[in-house]
Amino acid sequence: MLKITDLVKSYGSGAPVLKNLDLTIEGESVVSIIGSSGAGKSTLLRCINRLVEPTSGSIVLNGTELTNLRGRQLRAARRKIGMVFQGFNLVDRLTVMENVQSGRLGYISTWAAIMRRYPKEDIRRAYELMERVGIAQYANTRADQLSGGERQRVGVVRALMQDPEILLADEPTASLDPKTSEQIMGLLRDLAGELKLPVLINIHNVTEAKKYTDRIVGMRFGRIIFDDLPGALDEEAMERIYSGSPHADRGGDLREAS
Ligand SMILES: Nc1ncnc2c1ncn2[C@@H]1O[C@H](COP(=O)(O)OP(=O)(O)OP(=O)(O)O)[C@@H](O)[C@H]1O
Repeated sequence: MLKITDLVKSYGSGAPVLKNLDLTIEGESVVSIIGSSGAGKSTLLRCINRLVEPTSGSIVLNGTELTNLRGRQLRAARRKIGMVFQGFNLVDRLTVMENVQSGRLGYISTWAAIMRRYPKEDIRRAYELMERVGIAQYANTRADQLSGGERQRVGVVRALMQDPEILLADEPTASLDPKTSEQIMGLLRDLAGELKLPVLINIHNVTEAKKYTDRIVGMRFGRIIFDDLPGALDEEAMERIYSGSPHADRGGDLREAS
């Protein structure tokens, strides 16, 4: 379970961009975070894995308070938080297998990693996951030779190789064409169920959020102003979340999303 309580984040001496935020995610649910540009979606995700330092408040993942961890304990906690990125964040000149195994860094010795001496069990697990997402045939192909959708599948497998307790996805489909984007969202939803993993997705595309996630959290100006089932996201709720922002920001036509 992820339990965020009274979370505040200010960058430098600026006004808070997250304002006393509370959010609890239980079980294997797939939760999307929507909201206009600048609402604080990425900041929230980054506070959870401490890429951004929270100013105050509490973030507890399965009993571990994350906000005050340092050094080795922080690295250990980060291993339990899988991250999927908009730009995939792969190492282009490395093979798919090498990229995927980088999810095990921190579990194996640096020497083994440098020598690419991956434990047998890690190789077996990598193939199992790569088969599951349809990229096993590319195990020895350089990452830069893959399509966007295939690259994101590598990103997903790398995150899963960490044996995470939660998966965070920061606009995972924003660089993909619409069809591939739907495939990746479907994959994240299915994997959440199969692996009993909670998934938190920062996403601009409201249509996809409604179609592929169990719960939608709407942010505005650093606050959560909507938190409900996708079916409850009606025109009025959309207006509250997005009023005053450019139409393009809603990631799709309002009629499509309703
Ligand atoms: N490193 C930073 N330093 C200072 N201000 C920042 C930094 N990162 C984000 N901000 C500010 O924090 C606010 C929230 O940004 P954030 O990126 O979390 O929003 P977002 O909802 O993810 O937006 P988008 O959908 O455009 O990615 C914005 O006003 C942004 O300018």
